[in-house]
Amino acid sequence: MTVVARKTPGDAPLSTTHWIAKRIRQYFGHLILSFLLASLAGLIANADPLLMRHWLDISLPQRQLVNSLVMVALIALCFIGRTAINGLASLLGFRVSQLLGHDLRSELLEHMTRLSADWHENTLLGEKLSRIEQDTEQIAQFSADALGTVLRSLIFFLLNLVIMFTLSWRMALTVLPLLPLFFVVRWRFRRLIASRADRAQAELGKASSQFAEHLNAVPEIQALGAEQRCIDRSIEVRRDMMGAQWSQRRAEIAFSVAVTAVMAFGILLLLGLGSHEYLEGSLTIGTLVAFYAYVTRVFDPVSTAMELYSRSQRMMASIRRVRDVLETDTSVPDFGHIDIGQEPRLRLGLACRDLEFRYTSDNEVLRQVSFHLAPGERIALIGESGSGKSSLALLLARMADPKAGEIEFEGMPLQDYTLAAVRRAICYVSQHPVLFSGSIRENLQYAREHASLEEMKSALKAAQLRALIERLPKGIDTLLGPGASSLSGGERQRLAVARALLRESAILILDEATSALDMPTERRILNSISRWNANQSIVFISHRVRSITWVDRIILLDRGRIVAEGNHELLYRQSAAYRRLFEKDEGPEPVEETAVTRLGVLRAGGRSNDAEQTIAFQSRVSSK
Ligand SMILES: Nc1ncnc2c1ncn2[C@@H]1O[C@H](COP(=O)(O)OP(=O)(O)OP(=O)(O)O)[C@@H](O)[C@H]1O
Repeated sequence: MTVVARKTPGDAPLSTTHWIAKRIRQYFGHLILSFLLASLAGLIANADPLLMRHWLDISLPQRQLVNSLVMVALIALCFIGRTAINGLASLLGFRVSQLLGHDLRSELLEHMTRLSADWHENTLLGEKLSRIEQDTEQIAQFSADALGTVLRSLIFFLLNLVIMFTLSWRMALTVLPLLPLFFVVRWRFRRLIASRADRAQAELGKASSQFAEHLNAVPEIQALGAEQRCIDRSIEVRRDMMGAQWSQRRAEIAFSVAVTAVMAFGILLLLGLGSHEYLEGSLTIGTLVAFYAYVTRVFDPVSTAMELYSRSQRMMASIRRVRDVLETDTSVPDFGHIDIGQEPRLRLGLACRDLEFRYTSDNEVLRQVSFHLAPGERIALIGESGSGKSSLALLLARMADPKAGEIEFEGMPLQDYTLAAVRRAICYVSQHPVLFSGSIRENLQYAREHASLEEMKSALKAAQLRALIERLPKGIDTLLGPGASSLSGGERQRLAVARALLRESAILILDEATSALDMPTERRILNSISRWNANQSIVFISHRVRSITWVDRIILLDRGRIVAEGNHELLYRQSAAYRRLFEKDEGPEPVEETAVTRLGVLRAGGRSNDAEQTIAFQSRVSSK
């Protein structure tokens, strides 16, 4: 055992500005360059009304042909130069947005991967995906151009004002009173747009979740004949999302219309006054045209700010959703400081003392559970459905923490170990294991990256998969397809068991991990698992009491309490509850198959039944 540096809980939450500034800090150089280029493009764009004025007031009236051509060429150059430089600036902005999006996605993925099982169980896949895809995109795009746009808008707004005052201070003064009006409009719309943006983002997350759940469950939906109901439900959720986006867009457009009305009023005043001054001879036509161009442009930064404002509300909603995840602490904190070697061996075992556990405040799932698991011991947790077996397994594997009581591993509290050490020492296999879409070899390598071919083959043999591998044309390198859909339910379970065996953990927990198999195959597997590593302690959870009568000790749970404990013979003699469970579990059961496992078998071309190779099971108890 070694002691590693203790991790501490996260820092105090940052303000939104700090939060985003911290993430864009490293791209500041790119952003400044992009800002400078865009500003240069803006300056060039600002020059053309003055060129136009010169052309209209001097070159044309004085019939200066060369000067006129130069002016026209300069105006054309302004357009080309502005477009090219703007292109460069936007390319740089795009790069920053890509990099920032990538950073945020990686940060989210890393955090989500560390969050505990309860968070994942309670959060729909689509919700997770929409945060990783849409919210990060929104934040990245906005952050990459917001600062530059705000600065540029401010600079050009001031520059335009100066030019306008120089051209005609009287007309310029007609524009200024409109600014406070703009801010009043903006203030009135602020909360409305923010709440609609929040709702639209939440509905988008719900709709993505619904689609993900629907598409993931198509075989089950077909088997239940519930296609139309599910399609209607998914479309309904999508409609709600469209409704939320529609009302968000309406609020944004109402905001734009209100602000545009303010601008139109300004232009009206200006054209009226301009006409008057022109007719009086105090203003040339060139100055009037140039002034009009600057007036529409003085509102440009205001419109940009307005658009930016709507986008900022959407971004704030996205930031809140991303931070919600990033600031969610795992319910299984990794503050431990004890490490264990690569192939941990038990000396003292694992002890549970007075464990209490509940998922919500009103459901006591485990009460005063105490027992000890010795090195190399095989125990079985049994009990009626809902008695708390899986919940206890989750605590033992530290996928959840008890509300009271303590679990000790090798004499030290389990929470004092790093999570990586716990995962290395205790391996948990569930009834519905997840297999990945690569080959069988790649799936095994998730347990031990550098496992040799021999090691993999013997784990596959122990999980009774050797015959299957030999039949497959590419053997261990056969690709399994998405979710290992080319395997039957039982084969998937056996592959998951082989993967767990390869991990060589000190404790192996099999939570109904062989439930899809017929009893003889299950017995054979349990037999070879128990011989795999004499020092490994194993916790079996099974509904089939008859297949685990050979274990060293059976623990019977009833409504979250241990009500009986001992080997089969003892319990059979002394516990009526055990006898009842044992008698209920009559003889070999048919292979448990869901619609999906049946589909898996059909897809794989109907392989031989597990029951074909029945071999008499030598129980550890009977051989003693
Ligand atoms: N995620 C959860 N949230 C709330 N309650 C839960 C959750 N998971 C399980 N429970 C409840 O906890 C109790 C114990 O469940 P658990 O899955 O541990 O029982 P079990 O003995 O393994 O059942 P089974 O044999 O049917 O798998 C049950 O009443 C169950 O409804």
